[in-house]
Amino acid sequence: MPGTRFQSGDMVMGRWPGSSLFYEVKVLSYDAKIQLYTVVYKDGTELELREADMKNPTGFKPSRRSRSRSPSRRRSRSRSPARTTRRSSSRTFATETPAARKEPKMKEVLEIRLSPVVRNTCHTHCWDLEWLFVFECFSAASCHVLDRECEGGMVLVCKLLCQSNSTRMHIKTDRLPYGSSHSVSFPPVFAGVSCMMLFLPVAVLGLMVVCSQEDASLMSPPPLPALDSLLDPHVFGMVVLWFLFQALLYVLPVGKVVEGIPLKNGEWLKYRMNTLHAFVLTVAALGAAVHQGVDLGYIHSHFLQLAVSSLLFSVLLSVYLYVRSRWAPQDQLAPGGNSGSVIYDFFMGSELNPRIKGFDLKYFCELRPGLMGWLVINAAMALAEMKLHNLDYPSPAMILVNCFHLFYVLDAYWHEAVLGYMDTTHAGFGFMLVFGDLMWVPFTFSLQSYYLVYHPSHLSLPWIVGIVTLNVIGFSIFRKANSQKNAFRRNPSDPTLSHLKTIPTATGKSLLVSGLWGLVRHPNYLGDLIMALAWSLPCGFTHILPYFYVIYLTTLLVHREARDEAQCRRKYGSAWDDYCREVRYRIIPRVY
Ligand SMILES: NC(=O)c1ccc[n+]([C@@H]2O[C@H](COP(=O)([O-])OP(=O)(O)OC[C@H]3O[C@@H](n4cnc5c(N)ncnc54)[C@H](OP(=O)(O)O)[C@@H]3O)[C@@H](O)[C@H]2O)c1
Ligand SMILES: CC(C)CCC[C@@H](C)[C@H]1CC[C@H]2C3=C(CC[C@]12C)[C@@]1(C)CC[C@H](O)C(C)(C)[C@@H]1CC3
Repeated sequence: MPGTRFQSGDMVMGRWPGSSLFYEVKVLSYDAKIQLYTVVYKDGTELELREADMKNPTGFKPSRRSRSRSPSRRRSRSRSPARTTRRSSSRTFATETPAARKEPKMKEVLEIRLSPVVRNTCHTHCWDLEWLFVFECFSAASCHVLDRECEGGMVLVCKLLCQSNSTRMHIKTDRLPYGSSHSVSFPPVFAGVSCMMLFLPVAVLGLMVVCSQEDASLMSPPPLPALDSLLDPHVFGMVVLWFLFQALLYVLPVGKVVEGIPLKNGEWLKYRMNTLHAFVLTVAALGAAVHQGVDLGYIHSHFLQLAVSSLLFSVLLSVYLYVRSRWAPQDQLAPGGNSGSVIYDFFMGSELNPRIKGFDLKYFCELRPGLMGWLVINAAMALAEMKLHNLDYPSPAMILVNCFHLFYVLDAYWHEAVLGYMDTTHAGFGFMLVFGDLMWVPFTFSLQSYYLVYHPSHLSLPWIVGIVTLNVIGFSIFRKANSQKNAFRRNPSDPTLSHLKTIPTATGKSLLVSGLWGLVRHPNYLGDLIMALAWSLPCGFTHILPYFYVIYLTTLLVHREARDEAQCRRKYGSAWDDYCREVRYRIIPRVY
């Protein structure tokens, strides 16, 4: 490359688009016509950079800086990028200008996530490939898709223009930053999704049937009753009534209105926080109904029919969600929300936060009909147990299970925390979540109380004390971890968190790296799992069925952890690797 300052093969420092961070890059070529260098970063990202955005490594002095802003954090061991630079020359280099040190203001960093390609033919549609990639550009307006190259149905390269500094980027799908997986072909997705849609409801019904057998063994499941005996219009009416009653409580003008997550168009969604009010009113309404002679035993005697009606309701609601999502504006779709496959979109959901006027269907379903239904079912099972075994009070095991579940749900209501969770911020609202919220949660989470109706469990006092202690430990970890993270995300300079060490990342957000978040990378999952175990133990050790919840949660959280890990690695790059080096275990200290 005669006449140019840098030659191909040179290792130099290149600015990461939209930010003030410089990373080590290798010069590949120079295009004299557009006066841009093509460079490759260590994670495989190829960009075109102007000479002004490149520096010679020899004269390059990374600034020293503390890794946190609060004075107390400054005292903590420094793991600043400057130190990273000095420590190893083979690692990614990064340094920041003083302006960039103010974390909340570092909004300019561009982040690109690419997620499953869910089509098998794209060569005919190369121009609407936005749908095949999921682009999430924080400071989004600064990035603009210029072109894509695709072959054999796969997008190979995506060309982007970073508007804030006119940098052009070529992101290759086989060189995605930090190795995300991105090529899911259409047929396996179709088959997988279809199987899950059939298997999951049958599994719920199967578990319920086994639970009511004397020998509640999964090895000898009795046949499912005929479907027509399970579909009862009267029961379906009750399910619809329950949903409408909860919807009515949701729209009551009580409770404060808070801002949730920002939409891609910059608009902030508002949510009314009145789940606790709704809970109190539900208890009052049920109390009044029982007083008027309504028999809660109906829930126990029509348990399977209720589950089938909830399934039917979930299917209808999902169809509605799918149909309306076809007309939803693009900026209201979830990442990957419109894959082009009907079945996939129906299952995963296209719209991120479907709303009817201000009524947020996802937020409503996540917290109300299902979770509240779970508690009502538990109470009905306690009554059924008393009736069946002629007891004046529910058994200690039943009381423990009821109290643990009640406490868990009330905690969710007290904190109304789902707004910041992955499902709210990233997942589309389709059959999976609708079914999860309306059938899976109430009918599988209550299996322990259903089991206890037919399988009494005698607990000694020390055993009760042990189980309660375990639940308290689990809850404390779960609550403290979630609260710390949420408080930190709301206000990184929160004085109550100033004793915690943090790692800065290129996105301007930091990661907590001490306290519970220094014990394992997902302490909130750890707490949840300990609680799950405490909920199963009152049922004894005769059958595996009451442990279904622990098994489900372990599977779900391990999978979620892996998904989150991949996302965080893509988002935070080398800072995430630093975090993983510092905090080696994912969920269980010294085990996993
Ligand atoms: N009972 C159930 O069926 C069930 C099912 C699923 C989940 N849950 C519970 O729901 C709660 C929320 O779970 P979730 O899956 O949404 O995951 P989460 O742990 O609340 O959120 C993960 C996110 O936290 C941030 N983060 C990760 N490490 C961090 C660190 N060191 N410092 C600061 N921020 C960090 C990252 O996002 P940003 O950096 O972008 O903020 C990451 O994407 C958990 O307690 C879980 O146990 C219960
Ligand atoms: C179909 C199934 C295999 C998967 C279904 C998944 C959903 C049922 C769960 C995914 C996220 C979960 C969740 C809660 C309930 C169950 C899910 C919706 C939650 C609302 C329970 C109360 C907690 O306090 C919580 C708010 C932390 C929690 C959030 C995540």
